[in-house]
Amino acid sequence: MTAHIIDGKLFAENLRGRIAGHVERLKTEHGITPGLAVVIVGTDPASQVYVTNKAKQTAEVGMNSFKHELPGDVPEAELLALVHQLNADPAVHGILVQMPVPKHIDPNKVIEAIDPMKDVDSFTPANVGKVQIGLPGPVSCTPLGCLMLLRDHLGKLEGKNAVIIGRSNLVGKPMMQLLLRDNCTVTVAHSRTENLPEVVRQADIVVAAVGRPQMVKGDWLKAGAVVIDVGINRVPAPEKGEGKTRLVGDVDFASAAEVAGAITPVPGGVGPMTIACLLANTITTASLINGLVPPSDLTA
Ligand SMILES: Nc1nc(=O)c2c([nH]1)NC[C@@H]1CN(c3ccc(C(=O)N[C@@H](CCC(=O)O)C(=O)O)cc3)C=[N+]21
Repeated sequence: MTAHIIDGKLFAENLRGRIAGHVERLKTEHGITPGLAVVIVGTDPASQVYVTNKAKQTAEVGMNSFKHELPGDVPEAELLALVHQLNADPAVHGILVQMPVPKHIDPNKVIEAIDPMKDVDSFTPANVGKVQIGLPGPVSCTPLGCLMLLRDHLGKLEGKNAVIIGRSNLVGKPMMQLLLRDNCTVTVAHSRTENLPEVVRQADIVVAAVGRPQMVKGDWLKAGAVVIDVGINRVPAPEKGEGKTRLVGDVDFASAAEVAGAITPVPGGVGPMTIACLLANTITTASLINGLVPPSDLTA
C-alpha cells in the first residue's frame, strides 16, 4: 500500500483564494482593508525568508502588509514600544513578532504586550483560553492548518483516536484542544512517554510535532493512519553537494508512506498552511475588531 499524499501547498493556495474573496468583501461592503504587521528582530536567514514570504502573500490577497525590521541588539523596551504603537494603529488588525527573539528579550513579555484582539498567532493567554472554551477568535496557525487538512481528508473526525507527539504551547497543546473540540479521543505524547511506538500504533490520526528529524517510522503506524507532519528540520544533504541541506519532517516519509493511509509531505504540507492560516486569522481579527462575525470557513 502507498499513502495518499495530502497536498498542503495546493490546499493553501485555494484557502488564499477564499481569503482574497473575504478581503474584497471587507473592502467593498465595509470599507475595511485588513492589515498585518510583521516584526522581525535580527538577521537570522531562515526567519528572513519566512517573513519575506508572509509579506508577499499578505499583499497578494489584497491586505496591507507592514514589515518592521529591528536590529538584533535592539533593547527589549524598544520592541515593546513598537508593539504598543502597532496595538494603537487602526490600520493594523494583526501583529506577528517572528519567534525566536534574541536571548536578551523575554518572549513572554513580548507576547503579553500584544493586544489579544490583534494576536494573529493566538499566543496570548486570552486567546489560548478562548480556543479552549470555544469562543470566536484567532486560532494558533499551525494547528488550525492541520485541522483544516484533517477535516478535508477525513470529513468528520468524531471518535477517531488522535495521538499528538509534542506538547509545545505553539503546536501540541492547541492541537489537543482543536481535536478534542472535533470529538477525537486525544493522547498527547512527549519526550518522557514510555513505549512511544506502541502509543502511536493506536492512532487513527498522528500529528508529529517534536522537532526531531524523521523520528516516526513506518512500523510505528497503524495501517491506514492519517499522518500530519509538522516538523521542519534542515539536515545535511551530501548527495546534493558539499555543504548542501534539505528539509525533512519529524516523520520518516519513505517508510511511513508504505503504511499510512494518507500523509503530508515536507516541504509542501503543513508549512504553507501555517502562512495561509496567518492570513485567515487576520480576516478573523479584522472582522471582530469591527464588530463583524468572522467567516466560518476560515476558523476552527
Ligand atoms: N510568531 C511566529 N509565528 C509563526 O508562525 C512562526 C514563527 N513565529 N517563527 C518560525 C515558525 C516557523 N514557521 C513556518 C511557516 C511556514 C513554513 C513553510 O512555508 N515551509 C515550507 C518550506 C519553506 C522552506 O523551503 O524553507 C514548506 O514546508 O513547504 C515553515 C515554517 C512559522 N513560524
